[in-house]
Amino acid sequence: MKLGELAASCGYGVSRCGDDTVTGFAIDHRKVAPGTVFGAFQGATVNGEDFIPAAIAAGAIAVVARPEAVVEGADHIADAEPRRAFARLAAPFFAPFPDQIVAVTGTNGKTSTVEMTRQIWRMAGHRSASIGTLGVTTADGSVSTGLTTPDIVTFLSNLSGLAREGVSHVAYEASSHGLAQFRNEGPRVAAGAFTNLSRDHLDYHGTMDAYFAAKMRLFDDVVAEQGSAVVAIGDMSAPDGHWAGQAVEHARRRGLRVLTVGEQASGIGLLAREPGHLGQKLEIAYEGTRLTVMLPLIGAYQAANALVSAGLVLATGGDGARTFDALSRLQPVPGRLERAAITPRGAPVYIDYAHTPDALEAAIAALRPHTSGRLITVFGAGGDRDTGKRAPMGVAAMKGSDLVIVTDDNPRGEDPAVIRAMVLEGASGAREVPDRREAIAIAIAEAREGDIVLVAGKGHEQGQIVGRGEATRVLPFDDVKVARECAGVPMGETQ
Ligand SMILES: CC(=O)N[C@H]1[C@@H](OP(=O)(O)OP(=O)(O)OC[C@H]2O[C@@H](n3ccc(=O)[nH]c3=O)[C@H](O)[C@@H]2O)O[C@H](CO)[C@@H](O)[C@@H]1O[C@H](C)C(=O)N[C@@H](C)C(=O)N[C@H](CCC(=O)O)C(=O)O
Ligand SMILES: Nc1ncnc2c1ncn2[C@@H]1O[C@H](COP(=O)(O)OP(=O)(O)OP(=O)(O)O)[C@@H](O)[C@H]1O
Ligand SMILES: N[C@H](CCC[C@H](N)C(=O)O)C(=O)O
Ligand SMILES: [Mg+2]
Repeated sequence: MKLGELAASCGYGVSRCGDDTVTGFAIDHRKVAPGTVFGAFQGATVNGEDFIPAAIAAGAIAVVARPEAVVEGADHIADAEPRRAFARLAAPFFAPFPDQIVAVTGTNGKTSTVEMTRQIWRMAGHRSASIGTLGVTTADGSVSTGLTTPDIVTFLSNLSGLAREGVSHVAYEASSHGLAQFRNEGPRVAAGAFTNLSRDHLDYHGTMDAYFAAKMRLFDDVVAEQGSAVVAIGDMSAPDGHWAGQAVEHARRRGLRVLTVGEQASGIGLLAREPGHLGQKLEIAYEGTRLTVMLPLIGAYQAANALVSAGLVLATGGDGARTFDALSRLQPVPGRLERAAITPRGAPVYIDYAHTPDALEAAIAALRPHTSGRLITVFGAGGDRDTGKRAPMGVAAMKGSDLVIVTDDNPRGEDPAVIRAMVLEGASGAREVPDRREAIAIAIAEAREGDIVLVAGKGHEQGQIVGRGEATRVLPFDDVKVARECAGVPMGETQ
């Protein structure tokens, strides 16, 4: 593909390297090879424009950057929003993509929803994949990308690779960082979903309104014209309930077909929910019909996510009866209310990825009906992330648990003692056990029959991130494995 033709197809002119063949796209100058189009973006830590000369020296033929950036020796594709321009240019280079692509945003529930969507499609006979926190997941397993929403080059090349492998249906997680940074523009997105909004990432977005606005780029810009929006409508009187209504307004303003889902929804209505031992019975209303689904997953939050997934499948042409039937065969999502072990005294130990106040509340609420004794919660908060969520996480844990142990999550570049102190501000009366393995061991030793242990915050993660920048180390750590070891479950044995 010639640079001139590619640029012209997106409405840009080039004067210097128009006849050169584009060989690739890069946003990191260290990945530039001869024939590359380099995206020079102002970032949170450095200014990518500083690397323009080095990128050109390495063979970049064009640089996508702000009009005021200095580009000498290559074509300057100037745009006030260079990340968006870069995505538009890169998409035709990486095409073709899978036929059906859907995206999920929201503070909590993205990973669960894309994973369940992938499973439902698969049960309908489609070759499907999901992209998100768990990596790129297909029926053959997951490959990690390191971020929830990978960078635009990784994202587009992953989609292109999936299409080459014959994958026709993809559900991806659109994080607020990803949306704000145009990390997932380009391919046609047939439907988008909004799960919920509650406190997180205010270190990056500043205010809840700005955080919500970043998420709403999904409905405002990313979902294709004539596309669909699936919106989870939970308890509208809850403190965060009004965001769902606003999400519906965004979708309607854009002319998207709106499907609301949940207790107060008219699209897929959740009429009743009855927790059972290892799952729950859902009474659902859809297109005038009442159906019963036996969902093999516990917790109101998993029911909410399952219905959003069903909504996305229906919005992209899925058959109603088949889609709802598939819900009864969903496999658990790794690290989301995953039962890792049963202690020698008979108390189950659950691992969950709750790392926000709202998620902790949801995970605790999910386990409550299954506890005849005490709920023992072990958790911490991540470093170099929104500090304002730490005390509210402490409050949420204390409100719903009988015993709380505050420990370390991923300290990253921060002093873990300072992080724990901030959590403990909202959790007076909690025990403090810095070492995560020791904290899990203490909780498990403490648990009696009828109790439940919840280990929250790291879910599926396989390591503990310590340090920042060049000094970053990832120490092997898996909550599921540690819980099993502490509970004395022999390796390889299931409980
Ligand atoms: C704050 C944030 O979102 N940072 C991400 C972002 O960085 P940035 O654009 O600000 O980049 P920067 O490091 O300042 O560099 C600016 C530009 O210079 C380029 N550069 C930089 C150095 C160099 O030597 N040469 C070079 O060309 C960079 O490639 C970049 O284009 O883009 C980078 C490339 O894609 C990401 O690696 C980086 O993720 C950092 C590591 C991170 O921790 N991100 C987290 C907060 C994140 O994105 N989380 C979300 C949300 C999770 C959730 O769901 O809750 C996620 O989607 O994972
Ligand atoms: N619909 C929901 N409502 C409230 N809490 C939820 C919901 N779905 C998930 N959670 C909580 O959030 C945790 C993370 O879930 P999940 O990984 O699906 O979310 P995510 O949006 O992908 O998170 P991340 O932002 O880290 O990618 C779960 O372990 C659970 O505690
Ligand atoms: N996607 C989330 C994951 C948080 C997981 C938690 N274990 C932590 O490290 O804070 C983030 O990057 O904020
Ligand atoms: Mg996720």
